[in-house]
Amino acid sequence: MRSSMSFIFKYINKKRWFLLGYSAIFLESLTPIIATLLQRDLIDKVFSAKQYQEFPKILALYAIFFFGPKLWFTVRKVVFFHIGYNLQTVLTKEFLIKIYDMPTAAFNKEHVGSLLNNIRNNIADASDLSVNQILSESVKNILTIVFLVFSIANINFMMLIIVVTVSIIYYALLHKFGEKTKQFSQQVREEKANVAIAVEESISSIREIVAYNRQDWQINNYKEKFSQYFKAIIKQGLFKNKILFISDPFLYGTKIVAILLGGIGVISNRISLGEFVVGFTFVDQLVTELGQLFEQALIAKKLEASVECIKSVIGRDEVKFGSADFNKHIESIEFRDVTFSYSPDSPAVLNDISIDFPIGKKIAIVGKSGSGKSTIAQLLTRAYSPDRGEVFINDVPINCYGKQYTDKVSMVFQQPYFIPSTIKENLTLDKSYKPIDIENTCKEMLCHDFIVGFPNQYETQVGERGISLSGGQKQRLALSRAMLKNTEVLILDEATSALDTETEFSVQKNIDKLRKGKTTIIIAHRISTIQNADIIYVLDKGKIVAKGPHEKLMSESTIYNELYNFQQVR
Ligand SMILES: Nc1ncnc2c1ncn2[C@@H]1O[C@H](COP(=O)(O)OP(=O)(O)OP(=O)(O)O)[C@@H](O)[C@H]1O
Repeated sequence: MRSSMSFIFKYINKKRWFLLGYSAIFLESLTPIIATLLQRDLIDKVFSAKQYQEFPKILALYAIFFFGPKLWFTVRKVVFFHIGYNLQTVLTKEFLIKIYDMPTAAFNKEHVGSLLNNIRNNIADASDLSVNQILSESVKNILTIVFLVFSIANINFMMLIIVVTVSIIYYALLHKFGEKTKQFSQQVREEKANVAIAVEESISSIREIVAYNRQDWQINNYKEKFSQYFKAIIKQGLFKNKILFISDPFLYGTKIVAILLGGIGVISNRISLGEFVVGFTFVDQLVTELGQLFEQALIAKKLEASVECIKSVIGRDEVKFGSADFNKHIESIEFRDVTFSYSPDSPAVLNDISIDFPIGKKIAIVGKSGSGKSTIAQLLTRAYSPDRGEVFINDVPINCYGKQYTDKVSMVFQQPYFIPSTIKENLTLDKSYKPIDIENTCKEMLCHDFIVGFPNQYETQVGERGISLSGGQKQRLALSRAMLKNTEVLILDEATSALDTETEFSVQKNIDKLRKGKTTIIIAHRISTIQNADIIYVLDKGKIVAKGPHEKLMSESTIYNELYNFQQVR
């Protein structure tokens, strides 16, 4: 628990507010005790000793101390709500930064549903544990218990002994059940994440599911996950009932013993009637506070499981890249003896390959499907790192560079993603460009005409709540985005595959014009797209089997000839 708390406390940046919150808790715990002590004076002084002149004063003080806790309670809630809200914002930001920085291999192992569940539920739980709920309530319980113990000791020593005994029993129960509560809670959390993953997957695959009429299969899959979740909740509930079944008798037993001892004290004239009433009220309050503290401790064990989930993402210390400055231009890009597989137990996708990408040229990579073309692009954008060998940029291993490297290289994917925003924002991604430059680039990439055909033109919303774009329109927009960024190196991975041959030819011609003198790496199936490249690498089963310009490959490479001739036939 201590490690979870210290982990979360690193992210609380409103520590001064805590002083205010805990001062409110101190007063909230103390004032009801004083109010109860006033009852003793009311009984012993006013009613038993008949000092009626004291009555208005005691009544007025009672009213003040009775309503005091409500005020301090409100102050505490407001203060901790602010700290908790701030903590959730900070944790969410840290979480997103960590996801962005997570090596792609690690990210691929996480389900989007599970990450969303982490953001939605676990961060709120962490805030409840450390700020809003558990910690502040527990501190209030503990302070009240301390005040009550002193007050009871002042009235009747025997009552104090019962109270201490009950506290020890509670502590032993907590020790016995705490770890198990955490385990049940972890199980519930895992099953809940599985339900979230099932929902996320069934929504993501909706097109295929409907097309193949497999709705029942998906619904049954969801039902199965939900039933596991439900079973875990029932198990957790039964365990909680078992704890209550054991702990409740202590509550009531203690009160009865307090009445017995107090009653004997009054009958034998060792304590006054007022002390008996107040002493019993204190024991009653104390047992309630102990019960609440016990409850908080069990909930804390549950929430600790959430903090561990967050920690498993935010607490990762995998560092993706180095921090070397990159102020120069890219002068060389080279794969030296690179071998790579996507996981330790799968075969190598790239097999001891060495490639030189001449700067300022158009370089193409061709090969059959699955030969490893996109994987080369993934290594160039640092999504993955080689198992053996190295990718060198200016003779320095690529991962040594900080994020400046990313500003020098951009990539267009076959299926680009657009944020739910306007076309303009998707093109600029919050960078500022002159409207005329945006328009000219879109004209070159042959998308200006269809953009101005929309009623809101460049302000048209795309993405989830906007218009749907065709595959070819999306690719042209993505190309415009990359052309606007105009990086030193541009990688196009099947970036024009959805365009018809005529449009693809025109777009490609304009790309060549705009990228003249700049390094452009093109991965393509259609040879016609890259026929004019300065150098073409032919990849087969993860190996470079030929390289050179089109004419040379036509006369020397059988695989290249096969690829070319097959496309001519089609
Ligand atoms: N993220 C991944 N995890 C595991 N294996 C992968 C991953 N991406 C690709 N592969 C595997 O690596 C091999 C090469 O894939 P890659 O995408 O590099 O080939 P490609 O030549 O670009 O194919 P295509 O022309 O069909 O796009 C394939 O066998 C593929 O199954």
